[in-house]
Amino acid sequence: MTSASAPLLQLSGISHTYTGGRRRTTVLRGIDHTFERGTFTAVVGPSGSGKTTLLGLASGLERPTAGAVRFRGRDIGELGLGRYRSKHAATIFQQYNLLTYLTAAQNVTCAMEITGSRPETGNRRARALHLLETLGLDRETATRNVLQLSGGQQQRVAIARALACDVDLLFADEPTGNLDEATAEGITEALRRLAHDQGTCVVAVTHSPRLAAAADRVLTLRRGRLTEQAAAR
Ligand SMILES: Nc1ncnc2c1ncn2[C@@H]1O[C@H](COP(=O)(O)OP(=O)(O)OP(=O)(O)O)[C@@H](O)[C@H]1O
Repeated sequence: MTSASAPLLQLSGISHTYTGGRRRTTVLRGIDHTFERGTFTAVVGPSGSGKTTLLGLASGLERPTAGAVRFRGRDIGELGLGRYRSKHAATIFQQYNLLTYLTAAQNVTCAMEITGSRPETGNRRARALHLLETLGLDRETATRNVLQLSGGQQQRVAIARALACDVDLLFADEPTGNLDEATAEGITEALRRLAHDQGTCVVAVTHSPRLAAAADRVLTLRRGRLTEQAAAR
């Protein structure tokens, strides 16, 4: 059973080591952190410091070598990583991970079906088209196969897909990395609103100082340790 009074997401003593042949790379060392609903957190740090690894563990893609990831007090391994990912946590990957045989709008509605998300008004397709439009993709673009879209457009489809799912946690890996400045601003604002207006816990890994400046909390990952710095605002 999960508990409503427990923190939404808790990382307890997380360490992670990659093993390949004789090589062992310890990336994370004893990380403790609590993420609450309605907060927008940026995770920054040098390239190779383990930000994507941390996101992968928190989003249930992988299990940590040591420690536990708890969702509302319950170890996500116990809850079931598949169930956690499909019901509670959406992820925007660096590689987008779109379904390449579907259109942009179908990618969004398909994710809504999987998570059981229902729009307050209208149907799923209308909601998908609206979301894509707010991210700058018109109807013609939204009804094209995703392979016929640019990298930046595919990224926005991945973001719309995550925004459409009514989940507690949204993890994003470099959500503004491949976008022009104006679009990046729009995405940052959409993530901020998702946290503040809808109560979603948003965690974004980024190299962008602008995205970090918009976050409520900024965590720095360096040499396997996580530290919190005062938010820019
Ligand atoms: N599957 C893997 N097997 C072995 N080593 C890995 C694996 N994935 C990542 N690493 C190593 O773990 C370290 C952390 O990688 P990670 O991708 O988490 O860093 P990052 O901070 O997200 O980097 P960037 O900012 O460049 O995206 C790196 O040294 C990387 O080479």
